[in-house]
Amino acid sequence: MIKRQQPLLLVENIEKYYGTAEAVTKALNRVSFHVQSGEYVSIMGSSGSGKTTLLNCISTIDTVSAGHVFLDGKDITKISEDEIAAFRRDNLGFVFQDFSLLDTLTLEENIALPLTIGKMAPDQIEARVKETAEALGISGELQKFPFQVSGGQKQRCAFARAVICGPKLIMADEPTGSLDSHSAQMLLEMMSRMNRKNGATILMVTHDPLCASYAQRILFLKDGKLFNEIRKGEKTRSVFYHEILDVLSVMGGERP
Ligand SMILES: Nc1ncnc2c1ncn2[C@@H]1O[C@H](COP(=O)(O)OP(=O)(O)OP(=O)(O)O)[C@@H](O)[C@H]1O
Repeated sequence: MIKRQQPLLLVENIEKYYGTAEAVTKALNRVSFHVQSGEYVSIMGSSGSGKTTLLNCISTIDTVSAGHVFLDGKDITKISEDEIAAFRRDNLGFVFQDFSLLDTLTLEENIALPLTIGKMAPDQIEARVKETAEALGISGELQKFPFQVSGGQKQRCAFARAVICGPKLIMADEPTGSLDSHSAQMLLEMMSRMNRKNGATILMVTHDPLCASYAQRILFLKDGKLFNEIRKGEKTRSVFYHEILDVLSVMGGERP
């Protein structure tokens, strides 16, 4: 008998309501899907469709109104307040549109932060930061502060910090939203490489079809519900990109 691999992430019928009984917003309405270890999945949908709410519920930043989210078999909707910080640190890597770097630390110190907090030995930290920075093409910028580097370099630094502990799941919310097209492309290529070569599992929210075309699978949200799902398979990125545009036009969503 073939043993099925347990998904790394299992989202089961989650619901999220905001507001009161008189004026309730159903931000997520019975959303279910799973992500296998090593997958690169993008979540798309128009503004207000529930993308960020979904990411926040999976990352324990927000709580669900109903349903369950399992990461590596652990029901994270049941994690106590006391455990949440350690859970996030040990399992998740975050990349946000606004980079979220600490301005008073150099890029090297920003990248090293999760390891410093985890009390790794300084020589090991140095070696790990060097290796990660090299993979992301920012070795030459390590002694600079965030205000001294470009937006693309800041975001690659943020990505380096997100992956340095080898998290089970990397969550990116509009990671290219503040970048010019060249910097966006560089970041996306590096994320793809991390996925292919290092087996990083990535869940990326975006409303940009070009950005989404780098993923292997796309989940489309509409009005808080899963509307459709497409896979890249053996298609070229260009063919996949046009397929994404077709789904968006059927959904009546945003066009680039
Ligand atoms: N804290 C909140 N209180 C009340 N309603 C909220 C809150 N956060 C989100 N919502 C509502 O939930 C719905 C989903 O919002 P969400 O931010 O998840 O959408 P999104 O797809 O990420 O949108 P965008 O692309 O514009 O960021 C929207 O109708 C939004 O107005």
